[in-house]
Amino acid sequence: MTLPLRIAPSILASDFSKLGQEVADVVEAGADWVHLDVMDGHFVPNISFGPDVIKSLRRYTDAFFDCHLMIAPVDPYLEAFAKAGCDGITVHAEAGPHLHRSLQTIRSLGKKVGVTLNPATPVSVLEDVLDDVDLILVMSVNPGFGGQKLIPSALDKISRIKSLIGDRPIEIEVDGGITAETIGAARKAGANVFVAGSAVYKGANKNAYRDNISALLKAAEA
Ligand SMILES: O=C(CO)[C@@H](O)[C@H](O)COP(=O)(O)O
Ligand SMILES: [Fe+2]
Repeated sequence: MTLPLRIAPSILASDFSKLGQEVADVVEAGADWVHLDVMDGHFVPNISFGPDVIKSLRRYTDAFFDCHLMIAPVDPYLEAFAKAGCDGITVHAEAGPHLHRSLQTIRSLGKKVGVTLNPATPVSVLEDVLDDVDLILVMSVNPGFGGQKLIPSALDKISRIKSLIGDRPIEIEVDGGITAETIGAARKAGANVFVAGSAVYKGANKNAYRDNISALLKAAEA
């Protein structure tokens, strides 16, 4: 099944001193989704922001909030992120601690359900949860930081996931090192949602963001 191509800028690369404006600007510049990287300093070696910040960002846009939770254990916090205004909630396969329970909880909260695979997480973890997810997030870098280089083995992993899901309407999202140079290969492999932090937020103003998103779209469609 062919799902729409979506650009999901990660606000991790934005200017945190004016986060609300940065979210509004990137949506005005053509972002389809807003990617929110939540880090706990435990599951990943960095700390970003939590549900209160997401709640305050909700005032700046109605765009889809794609919440990538890099926290463990994640289950105790799912409801807080749902209430904060996340539209999609994505948990790492290892973070639950029980993946199936986490996915069922997100479903029961009425949100789009996502599972994330780290570079070393095998595709086989998806086999028994395929009918419980709306989105599979493939990390193409080790999670924790923006501005890293895409790990090439992620492309083959995306192709294998694409075959595995068959005609299920599951979004395949790729996250890490997506630039105008790498987006085409990720699209060919089968991804339809592209997270891009540093490639979108370079230039630090709305016009630059618009140009950066256009360049990504052009490269993805080439
Ligand atoms: O989840 C993560 C990092 O853990 C990402 O969403 C990055 O923030 C993407 O940043 P770039 O690689 O596009 O700069
Ligand atoms: Fe992310």
